[in-house]
Amino acid sequence: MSEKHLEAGQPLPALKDGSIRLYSMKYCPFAQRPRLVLKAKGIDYEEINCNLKNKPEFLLERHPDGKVPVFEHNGRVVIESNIICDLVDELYPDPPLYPKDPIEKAKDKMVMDTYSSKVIPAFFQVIKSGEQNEEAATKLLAGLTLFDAELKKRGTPFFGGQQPNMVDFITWPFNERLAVSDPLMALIKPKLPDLDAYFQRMLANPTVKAILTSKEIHQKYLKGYLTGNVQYDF
Ligand SMILES: N[C@@H](CCC(=O)N[C@@H](CS)C(=O)NCC(=O)O)C(=O)O
Repeated sequence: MSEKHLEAGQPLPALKDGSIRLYSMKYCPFAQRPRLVLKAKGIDYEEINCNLKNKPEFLLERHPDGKVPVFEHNGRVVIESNIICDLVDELYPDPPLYPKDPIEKAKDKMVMDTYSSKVIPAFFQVIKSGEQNEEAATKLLAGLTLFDAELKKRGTPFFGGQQPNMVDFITWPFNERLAVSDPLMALIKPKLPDLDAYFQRMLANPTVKAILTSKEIHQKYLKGYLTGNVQYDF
């Protein structure tokens, strides 16, 4: 595990095993997805945190754009957080994170797809422009309303039933950043109280808790991100 974010000129450290590695960045929501899925399955792996403002050569050798997450399995490399999560679910089927029934699985993928197209772009717009941007906030609420309605249709605490599944984990990194933002929750909570209750259930889940970033650290990172002075190691 490399706690510190490695940068250009720094070699890949000697790793104990190297059979499963995740090239990551502690505050990247996309990298948080496979971190959650690996944790939910109890898989040991080596995490290599990378400085994305001064990328280490070993990251650029593995991803054409030098992005994280990158998953390495016995020397073979896979990129894109959704693809990595599906692969981990196939490599390590226990506990399964999708329903067995192919139609139910497709329905889960539809929820994730809608979240990606309706919530994530609005989320970044709100984060970048500030919650005062009413148009972006309205778009975000519209996307979250669809997500909330899908969960209500299930009638269970999580998309996975009594426990979170792939839908809950794939969407959580963005939901977490909303859940720890007082101004955004002031906007969301009155309109979508059930969604707030769902966020609280997720926050109490052991897998989520194990990888949770505190509100203070999220805020510190965000400040750096917005001012172009990103800090990785607090
Ligand atoms: N579609 C990619 C997005 C990954 C991504 O954008 N990661 C960001 C960090 S949160 C990154 O690596 N940025 C570095 C860059 O764009 O140069 C995925 O889902 O894995």
